[in-house]
Amino acid sequence: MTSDTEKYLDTNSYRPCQSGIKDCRKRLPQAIVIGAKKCGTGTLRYFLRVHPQVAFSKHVEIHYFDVPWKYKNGINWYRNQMSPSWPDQITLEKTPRYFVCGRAPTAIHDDISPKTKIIILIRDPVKRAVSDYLAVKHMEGITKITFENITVKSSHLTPPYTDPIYYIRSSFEESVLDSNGSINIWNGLINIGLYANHIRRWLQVFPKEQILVLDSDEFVQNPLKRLH
Ligand SMILES: Nc1ncnc2c1ncn2[C@@H]1O[C@H](COP(=O)(O)OS(=O)(=O)O)[C@@H](OP(=O)(O)O)[C@H]1O
Repeated sequence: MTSDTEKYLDTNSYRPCQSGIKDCRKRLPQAIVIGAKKCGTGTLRYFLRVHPQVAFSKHVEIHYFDVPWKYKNGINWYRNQMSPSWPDQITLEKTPRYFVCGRAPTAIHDDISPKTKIIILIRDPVKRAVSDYLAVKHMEGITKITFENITVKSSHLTPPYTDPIYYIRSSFEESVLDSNGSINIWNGLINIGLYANHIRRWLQVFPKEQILVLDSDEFVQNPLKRLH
C-alpha cells in the first residue's frame, strides 16, 4: 500500500483507460465503500483496484458527502474525482467517514442514484476503537494539535454532522470512560463502533439488498473468500 505500489498500479493497469479514448470516461460510482473507519477499507480498496472490471478512484478517499466545501462543488466535481472507466467496469470509491455522516445516505441516494450499492466493513468494535485511538494519537504527534480535553457535545452528532467528536486523553481507558466509569458513547472512538445505529440510518434510505456488510475479522483471515 506504499505510494510505489500505487504508482505501479497506475502504470501497469490491466486495462488502461484514459478519458478521451472512445467509451472511456469518468462516471459516478455504482458502489461506495462507506466504512467503517479502521475496519480494513484500505485493504479492500487495494485488492479491488487490480480487478479488471473495477475502476477504483485514484484518490484514496474523496470525502465529497461529508466535507461541506467539497459538497458545494457539485456532482460534476465529484464525478471528476473518479477514475476513467470502460462501460462494463464498476466505478468505486471509498470514504469511511460516510458511514457516520448524517447527510450521506440521502445525498448518495438523491445525487448519485437510488440504485447505488453500499459496502460496509465492520470489525470487533473494541479493536476498531483501539486502532482509531492509536491513529488519532499518531496524528496528534504529527500535527501538534492536541485532542486533550476536547468537549464532547452530543449536539455535534445530530445530522448533518460530519465527524464524531473525539475525546482523546493519555490512555485509551481514560479516553473512553467517563469519570463515573461508564462508557462515553458520544466519543467518536466508541460512537463509530455502534454499527447498528449507523446501519439503521442507511437502511432507512437503501433497501437491504443493496447493502453489503462484510466481517472484517473474517476478511483478514480469508480475504479471497470474502472477495468472491
Ligand atoms: N485484510 C484486512 N482485513 C481487515 N482489516 C485489515 C486488513 N488489513 C489490514 N487491516 C486492518 O485495518 C485497519 C485499517 O483499516 P482502514 O484501512 O479501514 O483504515 S482507514 O479508516 O482507512 O484509516 C488496520 O488495523 P490496525 O492494525 O488494528 O490499526 C489494519 O491492520
